[in-house]
Amino acid sequence: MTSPAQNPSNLDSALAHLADVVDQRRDEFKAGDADPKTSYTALLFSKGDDGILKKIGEEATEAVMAAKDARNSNLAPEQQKLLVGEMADLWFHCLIALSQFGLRPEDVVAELNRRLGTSGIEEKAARKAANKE
Ligand SMILES: N=c1c2ncn([C@@H]3O[C@H](COP(=O)(O)OP(=O)(O)OP(=O)(O)O)[C@@H](O)[C@H]3O)c2ncn1[C@@H]1O[C@H](COP(=O)(O)O)[C@@H](O)[C@H]1O
Repeated sequence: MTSPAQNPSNLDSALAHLADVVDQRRDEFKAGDADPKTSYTALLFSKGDDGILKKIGEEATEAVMAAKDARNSNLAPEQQKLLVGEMADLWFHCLIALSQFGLRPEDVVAELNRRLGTSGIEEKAARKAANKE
């Protein structure tokens, strides 16, 4: 599997490029220029909010099942490969959902960057304290 230290800017640009493709398909679909019979992305946009969100649930479940299989196989390479495939499906469908709601992967990356260095435990405790006020 790939090293976690591999150039992160490649990840940014890959996600941004795919989001550009998805946004373009969304706009083409709205304009009647993308056919759900030939474009899977257009097919998803034709299903609207509920269809897109349902698909994320399905893909998340498939990723969980692939992860369990990978663990049960002691991280056998072929199971790892299947897990990567399911995670890719999940990420792709998340990009569709972001596009549907007028958002970009850059928004999610910015939020993750904002959180960098903030312990999740501390953040949760601060949130609970703020909610009590
Ligand atoms: N990255 C993806 C991508 N990842 C996954 N998928 C599709 O996501 C689907 C995954 O769904 P499932 O696992 O549920 O399988 P399924 O059998 O298709 O679905 P169901 O029958 O269960 O509904 C598959 O049909 C995949 O082909 C993707 N479809 C498209 N893209 C990208 O989007 C671009 C535009 O695609 P089109 O709009 O189809 O031209 C492509 O060039 C790719 O770059």
